[in-house]
Amino acid sequence: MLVNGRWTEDWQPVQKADEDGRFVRQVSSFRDWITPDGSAGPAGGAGFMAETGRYRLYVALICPWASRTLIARKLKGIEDLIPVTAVNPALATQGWQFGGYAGADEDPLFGARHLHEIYTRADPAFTGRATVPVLWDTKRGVIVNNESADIVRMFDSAFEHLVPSDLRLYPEELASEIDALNPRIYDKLNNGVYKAGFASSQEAYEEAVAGVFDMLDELEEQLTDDFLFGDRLTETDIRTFVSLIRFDAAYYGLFKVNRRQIAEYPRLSAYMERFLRVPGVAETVNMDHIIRGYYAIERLNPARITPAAPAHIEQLMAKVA
Ligand SMILES: N[C@@H](CCC(=O)N[C@@H](CS)C(=O)NCC(=O)O)C(=O)O
Repeated sequence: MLVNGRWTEDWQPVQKADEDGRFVRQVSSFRDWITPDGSAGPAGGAGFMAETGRYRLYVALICPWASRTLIARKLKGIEDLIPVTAVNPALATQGWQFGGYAGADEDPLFGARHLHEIYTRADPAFTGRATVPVLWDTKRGVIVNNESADIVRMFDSAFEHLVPSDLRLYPEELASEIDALNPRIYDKLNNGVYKAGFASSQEAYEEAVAGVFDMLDELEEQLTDDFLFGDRLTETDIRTFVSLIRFDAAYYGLFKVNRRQIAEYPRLSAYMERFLRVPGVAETVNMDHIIRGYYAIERLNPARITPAAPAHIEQLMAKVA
């Protein structure tokens, strides 16, 4: 991580743990918002007007949080407005690295070797982890926001006047239901799998695994329509999908969330495939980056052997390609 703008040598790809061995995820630090007219958004300052080509999105294709933003960008049809740069799948000794791997990019803006250089460009004294996603403003030379939940909402609302869309990922009528379900899915599933994988005590692991499967069981029950809230796709579907698509290929083995695979849940499997078939979504999923990236976490996989992809996942990806 960065401490006062300098990379520290004892950096570990695993984040913090509390005193009972529970994994603790860092809170995002850049929280400005792009808005249609540049006025201030729900947090941060003003001055980030929606403009074509002004902003760049840095992502890792392995990362579920970054994938949320990639999917929102596709579904809202704003790819031409916001170019993307993808880092290499594996976290290296200095964190996320650019270039040299199929499906990953060089940094086109500064020729940076590592993502942490982008952070110190924005704030030369930055202290914290250099995480993806990063939404960069080429005009002011700063990071607008590095919190995927905010970026998804911005993509949903800030560019409507430039690229009109019928799709609302966070429609007003469903806002209270979305706001009630999102944090539960985050805690038990999205972050729950990480809590299981990075637990450093048996108790923390068991607590996390129970949460993961409670949530999967609950979602399996709830999924009687095409999407979680009926026939309308929302941001909650994006948040759920990014965890489901990584589950059988990475989380099940590496994070030891191995009571069941998604393939054993009929409705969740059908839902995952349905979502994957929404135009644009399959292009955001790179199974090679997902498997390589997760299994490169040395603390969890010391020999760094990359496992084979589960056959059913390979078949699914081939079907939707
Ligand atoms: N709250 C952030 C979380 C982002 C996050 O934790 N990203 C991970 C990859 S999945 C990361 O970049 N980790 C690098 C590190 O911790 O050094 C979001 O949702 O945008």
